[in-house]
Amino acid sequence: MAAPCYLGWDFSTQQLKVIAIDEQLRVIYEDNVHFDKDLPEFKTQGGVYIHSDRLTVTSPVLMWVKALDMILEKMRSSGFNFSQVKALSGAGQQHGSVYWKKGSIQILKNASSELPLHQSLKGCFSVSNSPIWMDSSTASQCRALEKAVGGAQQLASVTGSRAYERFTGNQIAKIYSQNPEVYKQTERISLVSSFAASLFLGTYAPIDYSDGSGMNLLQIWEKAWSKSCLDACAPGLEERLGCPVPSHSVLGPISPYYSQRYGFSPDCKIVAFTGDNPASLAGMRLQEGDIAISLGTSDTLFLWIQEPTPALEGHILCNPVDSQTYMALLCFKNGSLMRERIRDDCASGSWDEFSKALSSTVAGNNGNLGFYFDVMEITPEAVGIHRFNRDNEKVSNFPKEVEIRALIEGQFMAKRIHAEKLGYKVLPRTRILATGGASHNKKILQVLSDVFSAPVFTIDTANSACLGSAYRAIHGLVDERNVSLADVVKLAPEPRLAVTPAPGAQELYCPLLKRYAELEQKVIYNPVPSCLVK
Ligand SMILES: Nc1ncnc2c1ncn2[C@@H]1O[C@H](COP(=O)(O)OP(=O)(O)O)[C@@H](O)[C@H]1O
Ligand SMILES: O=C(CO)[C@@H](O)[C@H](O)COP(=O)(O)O
Repeated sequence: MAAPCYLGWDFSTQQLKVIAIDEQLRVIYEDNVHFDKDLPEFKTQGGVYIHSDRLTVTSPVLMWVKALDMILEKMRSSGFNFSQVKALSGAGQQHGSVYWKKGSIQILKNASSELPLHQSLKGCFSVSNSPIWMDSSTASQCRALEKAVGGAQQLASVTGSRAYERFTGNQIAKIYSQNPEVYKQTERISLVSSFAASLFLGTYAPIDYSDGSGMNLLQIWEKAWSKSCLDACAPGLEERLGCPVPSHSVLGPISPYYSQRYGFSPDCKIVAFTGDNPASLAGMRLQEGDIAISLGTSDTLFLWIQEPTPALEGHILCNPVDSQTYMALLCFKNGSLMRERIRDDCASGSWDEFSKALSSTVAGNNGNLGFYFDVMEITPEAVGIHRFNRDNEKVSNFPKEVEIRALIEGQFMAKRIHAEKLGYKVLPRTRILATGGASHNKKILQVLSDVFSAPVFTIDTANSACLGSAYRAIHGLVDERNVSLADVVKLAPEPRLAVTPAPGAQELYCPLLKRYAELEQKVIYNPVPSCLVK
């Protein structure tokens, strides 16, 4: 009999990725489908459509299904033995939502194994372009939700976050208010994560507590939907969402579709899918005191936290691997796509040239600082490019190399400042665990290490959400025997030291961080209050 293995999936913004691990937790297979390149018929840019209002951002739901068909075919052609898979789990970009049309559950259950799944499911979605995390078109729904529950802080105290435009409750409220007919035709609303789990399960998969915490709808302490939040967003929402479940739940066996079409064992178990950041927390085996920084399409920073205090900035999510604790998360929208834009403008589109510019400029950039927000930032709420010289004077451009260093230093100073606002302290034992596409770049990691005055570690794969999902698949099978994820991953290789701070970094960045925080106040988005508009 073939040796057992476990699959971890990640339905992220730009790609669908998969990792297989064996019982020794070694990665034995890794693959991906890149939406723009491999599925050009959907005409996405960076996996998304940015609509003409520049606020609405969606992705075609059928693209995600077609990507799954494609990656499974790739695995089959490479000789992957699906019958070895004992369990699988996965992750999805957070907050995005999928709207299943009435009657779709039957189509999902009875999909013919003769056809690729996207052909069977093409009529199943009442909203063909799913709102995703980059969307910021729901400001009015956010204000209405906060008002309905007694204010922003009250909403944060209940759900872990004040109202954020990308959070799913506000997205659902927008769909309901703009198109009540479409909402009426919808029998189920999934997150990207629970949607992906549904594809494997052959029926609607529940939302897990951790990804469910990114909706402004879940009471993070009681781990149940908040009636007042549901009612403020749309009628009949509870039945459309289903009951949330613990993130380690075994949802059932894989749908017969996969056994018949690809040769999966009918006993292969599906463990609840979760958000990509929660899955990364599992993949990076965060310890208390560590800080994780993911440099993917979005940049995120997250911590394992015992006793959270939800505030007006940042998010508290239920912890995906330990039901007693939480994770704190900060999200920065101008991550890799912003870096790519500056790479294209200042380094001829080459990461090598970009890295050389970081090497040829000095830490601290001679006092030049910059804020780079091509799109409205989440942390802090600000937009535009703002450059300041060493005398805090606004300047309209920097030489190319200075621009590159100002971007990277600025991105990491913002992370440190906002993490410290959350109460995080850099201590002598602090480890930064870096992941995501840009964590391949040592020069970028050096700046990260210098700005935080802490060593940066990486794991063998930058796809920590996939790896964490594979670990969670194993954990799901043994959790009822009270085995913790930490026990499950004991054998996995430890994160490896990638870079350490340069001598003097602490002294250099201390005053710069203070200046950056002060200048940030000047660039924060300040809409003119409507009462002052003549
Ligand atoms: N050498 C590199 N230096 C900096 N950034 C890189 C490098 N290689 C890849 N990236 C960035 O990684 C990003 C993709 O990261 P990834 O974590 O896979 O994103 P996601 O999971 O959101 O799809 C790309 O958009 C690219 O900008
Ligand atoms: O909105 C958030 C977190 O709150 C994003 O981090 C999304 O979860 C997208 O993830 P990536 O595709 O960038 O990994």
